[in-house]
This record gives sequence, C-alpha cells and structure tokens, in this order.
Amino acid sequence: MINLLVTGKSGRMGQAVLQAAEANPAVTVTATHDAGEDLIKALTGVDCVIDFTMHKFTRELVEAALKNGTRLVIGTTGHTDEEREMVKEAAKTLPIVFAANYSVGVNTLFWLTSRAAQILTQDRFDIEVVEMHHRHKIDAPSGTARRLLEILNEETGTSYQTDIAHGRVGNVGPRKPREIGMHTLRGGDVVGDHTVVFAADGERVELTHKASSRLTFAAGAVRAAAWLADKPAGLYDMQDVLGLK
Ligand SMILES: NC(=O)C1=CN([C@@H]2O[C@H](COP(=O)(O)OP(=O)(O)OC[C@H]3O[C@@H](n4cnc5c(N)ncnc54)[C@H](OP(=O)(O)O)[C@@H]3O)[C@@H](O)[C@H]2O)C=CC1
Ligand SMILES: O=C(O)C1=N[C@H](C(=O)O)C[C@H](O)C1
Repeated sequence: MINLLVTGKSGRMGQAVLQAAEANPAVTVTATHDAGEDLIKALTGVDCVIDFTMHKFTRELVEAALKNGTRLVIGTTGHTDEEREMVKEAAKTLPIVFAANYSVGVNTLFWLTSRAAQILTQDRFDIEVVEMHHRHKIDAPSGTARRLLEILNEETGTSYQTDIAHGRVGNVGPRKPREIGMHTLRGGDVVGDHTVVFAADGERVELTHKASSRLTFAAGAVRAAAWLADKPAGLYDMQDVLGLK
C-alpha cells in the first residue's frame, strides 16, 4: 500500500485526487495539505506526494521531498524555466513524474501529434494550436498546449522561444512558413480542450481532445503514483507511465 500526501486539498484537482485515490486499492491518503499548513509535518510517513497546486509552491515541495526522500507526482503547470530546471535537478536524486496532463486521451494526442507532424510537415502543412479552459485558470497557454508546442518544435526543428506566434493581433503580415500559432480561450466551466490544426491548400487535419471531468486527470495521477513506487530516481512523464514511448 502506498501512503499518499495530497497537496492543494481544497482545490478543484485536490478534491478530484481524493476521490480517485479512494477508488484505487493500491494507495491510501494518509495526509493532506493546504496553503499555509506545515508541509514537513504533513510529509511524515508518506511514500509519495500528488501535487496540483501553484507553480510557486513547487520549490518548497521539492526541497521538503528531497529531505524526506519522498517520491513526487507533480501535475501543477505554469512553471518558469528556472522552476522546471529545479525539478529536473531534483530528479537526479528522487523518482518524479512531472506531466502537464495525466489523462490517457491527451497522452495519446501527444503521440498522434508527433506522428502527424512527421508526415504532414513534409507536405508543408501550417500548424496552429488552440486550447480552451474554465474562467478560473491562471496560466496561459495551458501546460498541455505548451507540451504540444514542444513536441511540434521537436518534430519540425522550430523553437519555442522564436517560432511561436501567440494570439496574433494587428498588421502582422502573412503567416511565416515556420511559425506555429498558439491561441488561448478562457470561459465558463470548460475542463480542458486542446486542438492541433494542420492546414494545407485544399485540406486540413484537426486533432482534438476534450476533457469533461477532472477525475480523468486525477485517476491518471493516482495511477502514476502507483507506477512510481518501484522506479529509481529519474524524471518521468505520463507517457512513461502508459508505456507510450
Ligand atoms: N497535469 C494535469 O493533468 C492537470 C494539471 N492541472 C494544474 O493543477 C493546478 C491546480 O489546478 P486547480 O485544482 O484547478 O486549481 P485550484 O485553484 O482549484 O487549487 C489550487 C490549490 O492549491 C493551493 N495553493 C495555492 N497556492 C499555494 C501555495 N503557495 N502553497 C500551497 N498550496 C497552494 C490552493 O489553496 P488555497 O485555496 O488555500 O489558495 C488550492 O487548494 C494548476 O496548475 C493546473 O493547471 C489541473 C488539471 C489537470
Ligand atoms: O488548469 C486546468 O484546469 C488544467 N490544466 C492543465 C494544463 O494546464 O494543461 C491540464 C488540463 O487541461 C486542465
């Protein structure tokens, strides 16, 4: 049995993780944490943390986990490059799953996007990414959209820093052949929609995933915690957990 600490207990995802953990006999939630509570105390006797909180909290969490030797499943998004680097460094010592999206469907979308880009960019298809989330989401583009862009960058030899056109506005001129458009929509209670558009003269391919319940992410994160139990130190993602690599 894996003893879990669920951080961000009162949050939308924290609540969903508590529900998903109850349904998985491999784990038991022995501790929870909310902003302002004693993290070191909460980590006592814990094998693994499932974290869906806020990017600024990740440093404190990683430092405490390093002291305790606690495994981490991190679902939080919106990290700075420095914060991402810090997680990578900690994974030299700790087993960590760090994924922008824990759903099986989105991880299949990652795989499909990679394959589609390999085939379609040979025929000069233009690529655009669109995401939509609920009105409360604070980071943009979503972590999932960012991961889609990174996959597209890898497959097309483009750069996240210089080749992404975020929400065009004004007299931007014709589309540059190498650019990838990124468009963020926010509204209502949308759980999470992502579309990758490949457009050429005379035809268009659209790959879309729509999440309708946070339980899909939460169940994936609990599955990742169980998978991580016998893994050595390293940085893993949900595609490792699902064997999609
Ligand atoms: N990887 C994935 O599959 C998914 C990732 N996410 C990501 O998970 C994160 C949380 O999303 P969601 O649950 O909707 O957000 P919520 O705002 O509903 O919940 C965030 C939780 O984190 C807590 N929190 C905020 N700041 C801190 C802090 N400094 N220290 C400790 N705890 C803190 C909040 O506590 P309080 O309320 O007291 O401030 C709250 O309990 C986001 O980054 C989101 O993008 C979401 C869905 C899926
Ligand atoms: O904040 C959310 O809600 C979500 N965040 C993740 C992201 O940023 O990609 C995953 C999911 O789409 C929901």
